[in-house]
Amino acid sequence: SLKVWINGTLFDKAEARVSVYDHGLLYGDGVFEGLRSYGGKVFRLEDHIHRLYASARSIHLEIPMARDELGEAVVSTLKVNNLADGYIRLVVTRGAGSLGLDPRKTSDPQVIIITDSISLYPAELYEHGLKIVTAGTIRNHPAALNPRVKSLNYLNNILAKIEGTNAGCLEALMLNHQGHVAECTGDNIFVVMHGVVHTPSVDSGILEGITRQAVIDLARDTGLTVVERTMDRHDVYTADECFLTGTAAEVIPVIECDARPIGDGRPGPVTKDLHHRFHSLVRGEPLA
Ligand SMILES: Cc1ncc(COP(=O)(O)O)c(CNc2cccc(C(=O)O)c2)c1O
Repeated sequence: SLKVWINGTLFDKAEARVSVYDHGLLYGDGVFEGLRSYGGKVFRLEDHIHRLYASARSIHLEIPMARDELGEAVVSTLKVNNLADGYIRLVVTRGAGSLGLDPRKTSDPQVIIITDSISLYPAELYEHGLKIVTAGTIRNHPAALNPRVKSLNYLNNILAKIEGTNAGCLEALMLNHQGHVAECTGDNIFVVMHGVVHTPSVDSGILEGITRQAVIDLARDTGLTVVERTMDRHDVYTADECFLTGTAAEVIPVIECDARPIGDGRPGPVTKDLHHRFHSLVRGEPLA
């Protein structure tokens, strides 16, 4: 059965546990990363580890391991589980402590590496596209828990996700505190207008997605102009194409937002091309 790595020890999935006094459970006090491996190679491992340590630093949590040590633990856990194409969840909690909030009363941050498989959206939606709705729940205000911190506090995103599923959609668009477009509950958003690619800038109150950056680089490498800017729903409604990016989602077309068809209501050519290029990139295949 699958083994889970916790603070250097491998546990059977059924025996992998943390204390009920862990502040990760009690308060969502911790950080995490979601990574994928393709053909045994972890995509952008260093970038994910860098973001994990940045998120930890931001919440004043010291990860009791060196970055390269943690990277090696990820790769070895993947190998132990014989997962060539796997999804990796990397979690660091504040650790167990008193029932009060005070992190000074905790000890032993739990460093957890889960490797498994994941499929966020049904395969046919990569062919036919996803419908999304705008959630009333906005993305975290940057002066509160900054949305660039990938923390265990995902209730904000979950509330928006519930609004999406209540509306019959598998994903929901979230605005920021100024009412501009930020991202979806678990992926970044892109639109294509007259052959130009647009995506909310990092200062729009978003998670700085690693897939987002890879797709921006891919698009620019193929000669497309990519603009990172402040965006509104009008830009989504009037776009020729729209797609989402994320480690779990990869690159998935959006064909409708708030019951408005995007373009002709079908995945567009730029979206399909970037999807295929991303597929080749993560598998280390030469780009056409
Ligand atoms: C809010 C948010 N924005 C963008 C992304 C994509 O970032 P990367 O390109 O670096 O992966 C994420 C990460 N996406 C994510 C994380 C955890 C769970 C789920 C889920 O939908 O179940 C999704 C995310 O949670």
